[in-house]
Amino acid sequence: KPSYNLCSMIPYDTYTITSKNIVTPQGIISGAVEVKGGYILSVIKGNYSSGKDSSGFVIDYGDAVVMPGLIDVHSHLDEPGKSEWEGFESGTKAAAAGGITTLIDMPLNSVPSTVSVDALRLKLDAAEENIYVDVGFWGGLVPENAFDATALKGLLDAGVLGLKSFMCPSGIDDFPMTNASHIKEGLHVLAKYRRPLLVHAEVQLDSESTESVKDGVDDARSYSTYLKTRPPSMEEAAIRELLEVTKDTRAGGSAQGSHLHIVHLSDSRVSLDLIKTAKNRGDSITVETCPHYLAFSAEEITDGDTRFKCAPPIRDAENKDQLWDALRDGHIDMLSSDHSPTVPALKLLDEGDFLKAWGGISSLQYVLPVTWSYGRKYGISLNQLATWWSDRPAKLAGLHLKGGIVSGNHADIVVWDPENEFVLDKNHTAYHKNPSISAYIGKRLSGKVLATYVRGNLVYKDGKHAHAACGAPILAN
Ligand SMILES: NC(=O)NC(NC(N)=O)C(=O)[O-]
Ligand SMILES: [Zn+2]
Ligand SMILES: [Zn+2]
Repeated sequence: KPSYNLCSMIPYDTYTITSKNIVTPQGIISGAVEVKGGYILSVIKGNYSSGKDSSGFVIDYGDAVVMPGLIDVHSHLDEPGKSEWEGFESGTKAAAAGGITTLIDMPLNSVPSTVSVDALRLKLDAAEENIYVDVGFWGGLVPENAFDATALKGLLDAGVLGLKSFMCPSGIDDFPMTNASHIKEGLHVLAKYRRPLLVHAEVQLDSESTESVKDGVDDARSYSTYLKTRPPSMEEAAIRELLEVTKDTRAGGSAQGSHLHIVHLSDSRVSLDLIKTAKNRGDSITVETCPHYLAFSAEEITDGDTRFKCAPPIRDAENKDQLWDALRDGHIDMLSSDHSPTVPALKLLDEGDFLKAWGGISSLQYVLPVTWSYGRKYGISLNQLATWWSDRPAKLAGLHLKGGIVSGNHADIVVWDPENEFVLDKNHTAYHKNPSISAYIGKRLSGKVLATYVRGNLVYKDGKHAHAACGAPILAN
């Protein structure tokens, strides 16, 4: 029974998707996914014969890949307050066009930062009727609330999916950095909620131990100058400090039930070894890396091209290869975009000053084709993509009904063609704001998103979005 629905580009509530390449936790199958009322009713292997189903509406995608929608646990949507940088509408349109069906918004770069219940309410107001995919929120752990269990509980009771903190200056005034004792306090509160703490793990070291960059001596337009300011030892030292605290997350530990997640790991050497050690001894710890660390290497970043500035920095080509190895071997658990845009003026593209430019890579719409295009030469599989981009992120964020094409789950699905190639040029429509600052502009990618379903609604198809933004805010309870 067709019904007109502004939320979806198909007028059906009950329908069936068929494909020869459906990515399920049991492997890739040829078959069908039956959808009803926003949920996956069943996943059927083999030839699908319609008729037994009352709607009879079948969408056959042929050889195209049908995969769980991506869950991006790390993006900065910057609203309210910085809507010229990004926003809920533009960001979630980009997400839908890129096959991302759930985003978790970072607590900083919007004004105010999401460090209080009032600030979360402002986020929810800004998101209302403006989101094309589902959006959850991380709250901020900052010195002001870290020792105030009542404040933290308020934020967690209001529904943030977990907390996020920085161990170095974040560049945002109302988001100061935390030290290990703040983090320890945070974990103890989070334990009762069984929600994670996400940490930007870099610490500033005294100039003795880092190669100092002297004003005027080093060329600020050279990427190698920027690299010297954020050596791997900054990640290493932060992770060493964190491992003193993650002891408490072990079974029987005083913060059992809490979990620590290291965001955007760049150093694939000692930092990664430390994380492996912590995992082996039973700490509750996971780590993500981002497509830009897997796609690019420091050697190829040209002078003045500040589109590539991010923290921690993109390191050498060998480091990149080792990140891929770690990902494939399961030592890196998942991927996230760390979409952290700004306005072109703050990227200082004319001056090309790596020391003064805003740090952050703009990438949201491209992460699926980027991971696939750059990962192919490392032999990655569709099932690995689904693990890194859907299954593990869902578990981190506590999204029990998301992350896999499994009956009973939300019908969050991306349909894409891995062989379809395109160039990110002027003819390619980007939906996020300020696409000119993206490090991926000009790149040739393969893997075109054909259709995106969020809780059964077809929200994106062939370059068009549904009329209404019917994504849901996700609040923990
Ligand atoms: N204020 C930021 O958004 N910072 C971000 N910037 C990066 N990654 O360069 C981040 O996630 O650390
Ligand atoms: Zn960060
Ligand atoms: Zn970030």
